[in-house]
Amino acid sequence: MVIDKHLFSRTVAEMAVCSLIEELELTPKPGLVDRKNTGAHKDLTFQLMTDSAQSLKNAFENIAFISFGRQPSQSLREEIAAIGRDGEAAMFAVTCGVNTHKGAIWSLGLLTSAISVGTGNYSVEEIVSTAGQLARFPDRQCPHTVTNGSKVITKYGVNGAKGEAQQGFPHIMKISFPMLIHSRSIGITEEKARLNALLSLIAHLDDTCILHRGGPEALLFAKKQAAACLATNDYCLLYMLDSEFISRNISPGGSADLLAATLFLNKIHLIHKGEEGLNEYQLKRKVEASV
Ligand SMILES: CC(C)(COP(=O)(O)OP(=O)(O)OC[C@H]1O[C@@H](n2cnc3c(N)ncnc32)[C@H](O[C@H]2O[C@H](COP(=O)(O)OP(=O)(O)OP(=O)(O)O)[C@@H](O)[C@H]2O)[C@@H]1O)[C@@H](O)C(=O)NCCC(=O)NCCS
Ligand SMILES: Nc1ncnc2[nH]cnc12
Repeated sequence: MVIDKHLFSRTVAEMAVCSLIEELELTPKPGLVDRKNTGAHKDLTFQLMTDSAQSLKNAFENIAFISFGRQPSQSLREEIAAIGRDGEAAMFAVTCGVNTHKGAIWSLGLLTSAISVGTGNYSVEEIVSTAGQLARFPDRQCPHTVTNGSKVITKYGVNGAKGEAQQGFPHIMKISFPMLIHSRSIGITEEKARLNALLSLIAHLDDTCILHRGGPEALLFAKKQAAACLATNDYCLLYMLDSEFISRNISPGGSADLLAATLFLNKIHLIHKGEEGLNEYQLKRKVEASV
């Protein structure tokens, strides 16, 4: 089977951007930008987040292209890191310096690379395992800047975005992805299934975005409230949770990124389930059908 490298890379990048837009459009999300409000963010809007997501298509396409048919290696890790940093620059240019999708570039960038390496295996387990392998190679060109994440990782000993990827995205594989599949199986709407997946992430993730804004108290509050909301199946509670998060300045940005990554992997999962030997036209058609 011959797969056109350009078409493949463009298709995978479109799926990544589409997943970011799906995360953004999901409403109501506690503390996050959605169709209804800008959550606990004074410097973000729905339009800005949309523009930010669109600005990342080139980075994802370049990552897929450069990874195509290769094996995970130190040099590939550093090549995709450089593209990831270009993606961050493109994002900051569009948002005038506001961090909208840095965590998403990291997670979706690694997953995009993992999908593209080797001969194109679309099993979700294999993809997260390869992404973890890539993330564990050192990035020797990484500038030693102090970030919100690095500060709280040092202070509270949590994993952060880097650890999550290096461990093969356990919060996706053990929490949000099974929750998405289970929620669909009980016949609730797709929107509610996605809200369940988001709540399950907020209930379990040590989100450095929450930690740096409000410390361990805010993180514990967010986890407990999300778990309680999930247990009731009362989606009206999400509006109250949104108000609570906004008044406490809580933004589960890391969970939002991992939800986008979950939706991205789900698209790959649907393709994988449907057909083992895809050619590029089948892949393209299936991607179009799944977005
Ligand atoms: C390894 C990097 C991810 C850098 O990580 P680090 O932790 O040092 O950096 P941060 O700048 O804090 O960014 C990490 C972002 O990851 C998201 N996140 C948080 N917790 C988790 C988690 N447990 N698992 C997964 N992901 C997580 C989160 O992103 C979202 O929040 C962002 C807003 O955050 P922040 O800037 O703190 O925003 P505000 O609170 O509004 O800030 P103030 O203005 O008020 O101060 C938002 O963007 C969401 O995306 C974290 O922010 C990685 O960046 C790196 O090394 N990149 C180099 C390139 C590379 O190697 N790429 C690989 C291939 S693409
Ligand atoms: N919807 C959203 N709102 C705020 N921060 C985010 N980071 C990623 N998605 C986000």
